[in-house]
Amino acid sequence: MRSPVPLPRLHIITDTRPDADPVGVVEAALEAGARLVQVRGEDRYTDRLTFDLSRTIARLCREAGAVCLVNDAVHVAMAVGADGVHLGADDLPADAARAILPETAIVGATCRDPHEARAARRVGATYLGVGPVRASGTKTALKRIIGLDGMGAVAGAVDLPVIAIGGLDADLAAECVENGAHGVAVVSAVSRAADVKAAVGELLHAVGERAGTPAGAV
Ligand SMILES: Cc1ncc(COP(=O)(O)OP(=O)(O)O)c(N)n1
Ligand SMILES: Cc1nc(C(=O)O)sc1CCOP(=O)(O)O
Ligand SMILES: [Mg+2]
Repeated sequence: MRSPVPLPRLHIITDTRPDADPVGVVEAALEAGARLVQVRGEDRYTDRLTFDLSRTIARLCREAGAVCLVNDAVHVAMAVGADGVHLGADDLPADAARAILPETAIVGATCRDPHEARAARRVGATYLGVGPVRASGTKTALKRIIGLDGMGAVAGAVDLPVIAIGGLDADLAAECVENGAHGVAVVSAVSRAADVKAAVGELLHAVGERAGTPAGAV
């Protein structure tokens, strides 16, 4: 794993639904200037499938000078030399992950309210993934939509970068940043776009990041 980098504002999360092309989409997104990819496998993904996809995407990210995070699977992140992990309520706690990851690892934590955000900060989260801002067609089991207001309340409660998530497009991404988010994470807005590179360009513009120039040190 490499030394800490500024946290990019646009997080591209892989789409591993059966009809998706996660590697092709990530290649195009990196060419368009995206500087962070989170590898996330669907529930059906075994450790081996997650490892194979993560190894490929970690290599693409290294070649592009981009950050690679692995969702949930701390051991896979370590095995492929990713830059860090994203962890939620069903995953290892951030401090337990930190105990086994390299010192410089990025550890993102999902938070849905200010109380969870303060707890994540105490256990060493680098950034907070906060949502769902809107209903998501990618993750349909989410029960409570927190909206822009809920996301903004978390952003105002802690001095950690907030990455908004859930049902976002470029217009909503800009609103998230106006409401206190450091940046946004998306699946469908990129993977389901007719033109992936154009979609990445619009999202980078919406979050105030020029292609390839992440802003805001962690
Ligand atoms: C940036 C970001 N925010 C939130 C999540 C969701 O993580 P989690 O709650 O652990 O759910 P799964 O993604 O594991 O289904 C995320 N992945 N990224
Ligand atoms: C993986 C994930 N986590 C969420 C949360 O709110 O915790 S929403 C989500 C899916 C995001 O996909 P899309 O951009 O297609 O809505
Ligand atoms: Mg998780």
